[in-house]
Amino acid sequence: MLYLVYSGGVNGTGHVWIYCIPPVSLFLHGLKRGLLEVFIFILALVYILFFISSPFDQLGYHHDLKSRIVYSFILIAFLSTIYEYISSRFNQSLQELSSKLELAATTDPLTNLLNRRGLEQQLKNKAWYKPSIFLLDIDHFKSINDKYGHEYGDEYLKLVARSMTGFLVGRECLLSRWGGEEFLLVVDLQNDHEKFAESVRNLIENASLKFDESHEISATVSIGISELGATETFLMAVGRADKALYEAKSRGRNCVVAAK
Ligand SMILES: Nc1nc2c(ncn2[C@@H]2O[C@H](COP(=O)(O)OP(=O)(O)OP(=O)(O)O)[C@@H](O)[C@H]2O)c(=O)[nH]1
Repeated sequence: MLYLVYSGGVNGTGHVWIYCIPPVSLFLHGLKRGLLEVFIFILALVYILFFISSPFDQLGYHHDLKSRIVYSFILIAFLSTIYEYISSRFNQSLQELSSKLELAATTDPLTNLLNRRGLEQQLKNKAWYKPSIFLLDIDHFKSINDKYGHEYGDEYLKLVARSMTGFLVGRECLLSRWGGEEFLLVVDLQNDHEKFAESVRNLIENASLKFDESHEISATVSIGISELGATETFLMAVGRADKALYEAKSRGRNCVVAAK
């Protein structure tokens, strides 16, 4: 490009091509590097046009043309910079919005745990051999809502989520809020499933939500366990855990049942 300006190109038209430099450079290399390149080009342009004698000088143009070339190039560079700045800001806010939407679509807003979709999505990235599935359901949760109000019911759900998250720190697992008062825990655990589930059951039994100094809410959970079989899908194994959970409820609740 600089050579075209220096030589004048075909009948002195070489300089008309330089105007594509600012938009292309900013588009390809972004604001920082693009602007640096454009700035260096302007310096080189000024040097060639005003400080050395070149074939361009022999073409007989009015000497104002040189300054007009530089001014118009700076104007195009300025407009291209504004355009690139606006579009990069727009792309950035689009990316932020897209990650917020992704988070909202995969997280339960009450407990901040993964929701069903989030759990299924994250499970795809895990290379667990035979994960164990624990489906937990708070016993008689309706009576908590009825007795203390929905707001305290929500607080109790948050307490369960917090207690379990704390208990699971350092473990290879995924915890999600599967539905209303149901939590689904997937753990890369090869044995001692029932012992592990008993610890979780104990944890919830001993956790309580204290409020108004003299009131506290506590509850128990029933847990159904299954282990992902070699030939079954994740949802099939959840279905077996759900049947085991149903069995736990019918055995009187506050207990653990492993699927056959
Ligand atoms: N506060 C609150 N309650 C919820 C939420 N989601 C579901 N529930 C309530 O959870 C209760 C579930 O009641 P049920 O399905 O009858 O079960 P349960 O009372 O826990 O009894 P069992 O499961 O049989 O031990 C219903 O009253 C729902 O309104 C929530 O996000 N917040």
